[in-house]
Amino acid sequence: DYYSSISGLETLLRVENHYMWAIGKHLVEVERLQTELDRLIDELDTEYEKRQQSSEFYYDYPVNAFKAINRIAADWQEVFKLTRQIENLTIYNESSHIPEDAVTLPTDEDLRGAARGLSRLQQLYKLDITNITDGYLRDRKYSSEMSAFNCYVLGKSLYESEEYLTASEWLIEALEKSEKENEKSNNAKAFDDSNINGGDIENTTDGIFPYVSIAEILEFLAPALFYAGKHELALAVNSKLLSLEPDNSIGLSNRDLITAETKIKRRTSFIEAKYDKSEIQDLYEQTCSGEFEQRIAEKSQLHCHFTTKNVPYYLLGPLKMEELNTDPFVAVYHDVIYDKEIKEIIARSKSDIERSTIGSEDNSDINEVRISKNSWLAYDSALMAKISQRVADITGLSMNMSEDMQVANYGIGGYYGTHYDFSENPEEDNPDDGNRILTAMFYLNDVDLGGATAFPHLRLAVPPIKHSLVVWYNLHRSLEPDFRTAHAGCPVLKGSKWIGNIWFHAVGQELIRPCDLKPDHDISKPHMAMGVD
Ligand SMILES: O=C(O)CCC(=O)C(=O)O
Ligand SMILES: [Fe+2]
Repeated sequence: DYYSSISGLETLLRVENHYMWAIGKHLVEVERLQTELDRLIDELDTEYEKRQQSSEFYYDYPVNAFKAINRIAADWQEVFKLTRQIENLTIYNESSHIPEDAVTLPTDEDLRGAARGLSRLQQLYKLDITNITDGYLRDRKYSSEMSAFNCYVLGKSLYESEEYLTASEWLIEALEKSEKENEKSNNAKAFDDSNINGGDIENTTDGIFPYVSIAEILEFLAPALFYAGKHELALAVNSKLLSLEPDNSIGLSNRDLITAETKIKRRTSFIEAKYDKSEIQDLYEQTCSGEFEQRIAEKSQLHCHFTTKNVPYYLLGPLKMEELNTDPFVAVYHDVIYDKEIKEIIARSKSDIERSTIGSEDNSDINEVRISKNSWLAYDSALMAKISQRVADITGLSMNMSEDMQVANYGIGGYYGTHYDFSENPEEDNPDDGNRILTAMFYLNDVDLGGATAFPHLRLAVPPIKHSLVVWYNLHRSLEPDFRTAHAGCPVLKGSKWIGNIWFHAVGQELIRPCDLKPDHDISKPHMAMGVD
């Protein structure tokens, strides 16, 4: 799929490049045939005129008699041959086949995914829809304006994804754009026409291409509003549709649906339940959007320091450690992976990157909670062995029981909803190596906007800074899960996000991180109740 990461999007540019080339070739051929046809018809026309104006003795001349026969038998056949050629012109069709077999084209599901991604960003970062459609992101213009048709497709995709409230907003935006576009094209026409024939405006309804009519937008807007629980508005919008097109079959059946009391009641209770956001989702959104900041009491305890971790190697250039939370322990180490290493890691991952699943390596599922792509790198190369040693040095833990590095890439709107890295069922999931005790996660690039790692319970959003490694303990010293470590990847708003995850497991770390004298896990129990997504 195309919507979960940007790593496939460059391919689309190549596909479009190819289409452009093919249609260019096609047009050249169309023009050549057209010119030939014009010339032929011109000649025939001249002859025809001549004959019409000549006397009744025209056919007495043998050459004329021959010409007359020849025109029907040969000349006109040439014309028909050309018109058949134009009709059967297949250059574009043939060459629109994509050159590389490996490329699969984006599907409707991709389009729906991209639409959901854009709408998620708009909601979470509280962006203004009109701003987005004008091509602005946080006061800077990045894109050209979206057309009414773009907004309509987006609204329709969200409708199909049953996101009715946001679908309505985009469809309303489509209406506004459509009105503006009609105005613009009418003005342009009036101007053209007045130049040519004195300003007679005809056929004012076709806007810019690809075109969507007001009625087509209303056909979706009415039911979207209805399912979003806005019945009065839905009814008004549907009436508007029927006033434009009294026989519109969708409008007529929607009217029945909207006015049927019983159905309304059944639907609304269902909708209200659906729009009820969980507490953890609220916390997550507010941590990602920066509305929540870490508590002062916690912040004031934090330190930044240079450390050698008792590893002689780091005496040459000590580690820059920034503590982010003391209990549970979260810290980020800056400048611990080099550009050259990052390049190689990303290049290797690109070859077998796949849509991310949830769960461990061999027991996993594709799920909407996680929109990204990933692949796994073993520590069997010189580079990965070096990385493995470095992470062991930094964390002080043994890599014996750690998983391969999981490299993940999020595209625009890509995110990972609130989750725990530990298993809630360790006896079943990790019988031999124990639960995931610690996460070490490299940020492999700078994300232009968004993409922080959020810890909703800690009100902490860790910014993704290239070359850094964020580290946290998922388990208490007692090895019981620490529910305060629920965390999430916030949606990427601009750019893309690459991370490299290493999970350490608990078995074999007992001497390195011993238990406290008293079990320490009661403190996180209250957070368990809130759960995750
Ligand atoms: O993308 C992020 O910042 C978090 C990723 C994460 O938590 C995970 O992959 O387990
Ligand atoms: Fe995680």
